[in-house]
Amino acid sequence: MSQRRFSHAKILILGGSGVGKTAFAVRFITKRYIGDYAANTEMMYNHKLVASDITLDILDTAFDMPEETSEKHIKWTDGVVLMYSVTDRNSYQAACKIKDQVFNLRGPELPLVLVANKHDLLTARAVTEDECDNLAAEMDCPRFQISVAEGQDGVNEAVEELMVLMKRQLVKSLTQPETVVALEKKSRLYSMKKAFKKRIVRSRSDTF
Ligand SMILES: Nc1nc2c(ncn2[C@@H]2O[C@H](COP(=O)(O)OP(=O)(O)OP(=O)(O)O)[C@@H](O)[C@H]2O)c(=O)[nH]1
Repeated sequence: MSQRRFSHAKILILGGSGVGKTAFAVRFITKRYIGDYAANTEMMYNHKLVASDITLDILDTAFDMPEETSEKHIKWTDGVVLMYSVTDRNSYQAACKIKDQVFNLRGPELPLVLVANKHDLLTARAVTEDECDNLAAEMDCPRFQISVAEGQDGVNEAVEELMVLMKRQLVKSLTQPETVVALEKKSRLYSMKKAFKKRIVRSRSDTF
């Protein structure tokens, strides 16, 4: 996030196969649930939040992308929605592995939210609530137990919370001494460039 105001952010949606990553992105952007999505495809959405004038790039990933692609995405992002399905144990284990990869590449500072999806199918539950809490505690992040199929509220809450964390991270990075020095240097260079341009224009008009 190379900006001084929170006006743009990049969100990455990660998770195992069929956990509802596309359904989540589509629900957030269109408020709709279609129910049938192209499997295992990567898609970038650009979405402007009119009320707050914030633009989001949302990258819905394919689960079986090569490691170098997932690394590139993790390095690119400002925040991660990590999803699993409560009906699919493998997807919980996949989320644990993805968490390790994210921490290895970006450390604990990267804003994250954990989303346990498909809560409308609790009769087929394969991951306990304690396991959800444990993973969220390991990641030190908020967790949301939602059903993308049943409604929009949980999806919005998860994205809004992630935006709060990303904004906090931006403020933190802007107040770090090295960023302050870099910004001051940039602003001094800009003033010098402006003054120099003014002098050139003045000296040209003096000649004619
Ligand atoms: N019952 C139920 N089904 C859901 C929910 N969210 C998504 N699904 C269904 O789960 C299936 C997979 O959803 P996708 O959004 O394609 O999942 P994905 O994680 O993008 O899948 P891949 O990209 O193939 O890994 C679809 O049939 C969805 O309709 C939910 O909250 N409840």
